[in-house]
Amino acid sequence: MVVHRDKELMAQAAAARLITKIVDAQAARGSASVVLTGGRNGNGLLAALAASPARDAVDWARLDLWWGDERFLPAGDPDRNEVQARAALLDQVPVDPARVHPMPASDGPWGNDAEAAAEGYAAELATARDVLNHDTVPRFDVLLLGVGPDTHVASLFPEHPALHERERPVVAVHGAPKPPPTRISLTLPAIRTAREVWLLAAGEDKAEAARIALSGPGELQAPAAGAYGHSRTLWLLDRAAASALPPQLYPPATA
Ligand SMILES: O=C(O)[C@H](O)[C@@H](O)[C@H](O)[C@H](O)COP(=O)(O)O
Repeated sequence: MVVHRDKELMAQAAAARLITKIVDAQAARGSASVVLTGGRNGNGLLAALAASPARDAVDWARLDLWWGDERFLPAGDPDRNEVQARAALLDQVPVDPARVHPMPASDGPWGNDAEAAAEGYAAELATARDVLNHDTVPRFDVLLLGVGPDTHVASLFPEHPALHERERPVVAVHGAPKPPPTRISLTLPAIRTAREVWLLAAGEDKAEAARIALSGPGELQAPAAGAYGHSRTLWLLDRAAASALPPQLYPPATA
């Protein structure tokens, strides 16, 4: 867990951290893969990355970009996470379009069939997976997740059926409490394939969610508690979001 002074600094520090992670992955393996998230914190990180002086240390042409979830809306709809990510960052850097993998739109190849669109994205992920590891999705270097005030991550909401999915990496979500109601989301097993999962929570409105998720609840009640990487899980907060954490978690004990 790392707690920053405020929302703006958290976004800037997380952007610097992500640049370093991508640069290291590209130096080690020739490419990197990152899963983007929607929402204010997720897009705030992307905007801070676009503004970073170190931005072009990233080899943008050797970066694979995926999404953790998407609002199932027509292509170009301003509420789509993809549209917001392109405005915040992707339209300003020379990514390889073939390596940017938005989740399907509701007027895309599968029309408004969210289940078929979810299967289509799962098939796209499968083409990039590491077959030697018997995974269903690539071993993402970093999977970003904004945390909702109810502790949801991606489009996995508390007590929602999608949380029980243990096989499929991508599912359609109906009746989401956060509009729009129909979404597409990675499932917890897919999220856990990532090397690192970074959870972003800034603002007073996330203090209760952070307290609940970090106090050892079940993942059905608090999906953020079920979002962990197989090498590292990092909570990135600001002081406002950390303000309700139990003393044994924050502030750090002075040495
Ligand atoms: O499609 C979405 O809405 C997001 O993917 C969602 O999971 C978001 O990350 C959280 O709701 C936090 O959003 P805020 O950062 O705006 O609070």
